[in-house]
Amino acid sequence: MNSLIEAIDVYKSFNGVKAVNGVDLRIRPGQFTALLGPNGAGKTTLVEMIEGIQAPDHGEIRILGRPWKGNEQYLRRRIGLCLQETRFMDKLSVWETLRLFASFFGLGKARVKEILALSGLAAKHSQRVVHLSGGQRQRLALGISLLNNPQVLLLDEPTTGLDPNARREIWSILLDLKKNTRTCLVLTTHYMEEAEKLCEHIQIMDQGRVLREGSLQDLLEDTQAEKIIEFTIDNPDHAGPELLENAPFAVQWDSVAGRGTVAISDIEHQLPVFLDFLKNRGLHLKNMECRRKTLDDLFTEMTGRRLHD
Ligand SMILES: Nc1ncnc2c1ncn2[C@@H]1O[C@H](COP(=O)(O)OP(=O)(O)OP(=O)(O)O)[C@@H](O)[C@H]1O
Repeated sequence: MNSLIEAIDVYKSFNGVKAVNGVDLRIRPGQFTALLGPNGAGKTTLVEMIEGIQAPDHGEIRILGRPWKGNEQYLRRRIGLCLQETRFMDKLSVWETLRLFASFFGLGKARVKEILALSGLAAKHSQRVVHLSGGQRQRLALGISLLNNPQVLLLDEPTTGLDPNARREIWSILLDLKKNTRTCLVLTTHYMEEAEKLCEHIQIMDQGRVLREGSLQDLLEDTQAEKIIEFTIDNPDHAGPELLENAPFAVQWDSVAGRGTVAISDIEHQLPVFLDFLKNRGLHLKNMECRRKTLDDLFTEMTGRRLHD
């Protein structure tokens, strides 16, 4: 079997809102894929159709080569889910919670111990779930989704709202999984860094469609510009729409933040031209930083909006 997950020309609308508007997705064993996009892009709706929670209006979903219809029990035993927020029974301890979920799959204490170790919760095994931190709760949810050694793992924004340390702990569990198993993963995220760290394949979504897809390298090399110059100016009130219209390169100017970015591919020759342009307009450069291009920049180029607005 080539693909563990196949979504073929899938559509889903809610009261006229086209949440998913003709999307294809194919994921091979061992492949980690990120669905990256802003709020309302359609990521959750797509993942819920893959999870079998929603049915597409049109198109086909196949998991492990089978449609959900008629294969519910077979597929539930082989996939792992971690939704945006997992509800636990607060009075149960971590150990009791894992034992409960393990019993659904007929698994015993040995697997629960493995999951405690893998999710870094061994020291917390007797703690009530209500007293766990946000990061620990999320690691417990991830541990539960891995109990049945799933062939397909689906994570909906697994690290939203977590602090950077807690986020890195989740990443470390997922990177170990990637190293040691053939589980394939689809995760939705707003965080470019998360997509970049974990996933070799990225689909950028907006308004129900896939705008671009490929490896991070493919996506960023797809456009000619290699570097992003971020700049602020001393007299930002002078930087009106003409900065965008007549600049020698594509300038994105954020008048609220008083900050601009420009993408250039040949620093040696193009940077002096840009600096001359600012000077000729009477704009005084205050600060300037050169950095590599990110998926956020690519998204802005494609849509005129930022991923995090
Ligand atoms: N059950 C529903 N009823 C009505 N509209 C819905 C429903 N689910 C999703 N939508 C709409 O479909 C669009 C896509 O939503 P979806 O939650 O899939 O986006 P998302 O990319 O996951 O966003 P977020 O990152 O905020 O979770 C949005 O306009 C949303 O309001």
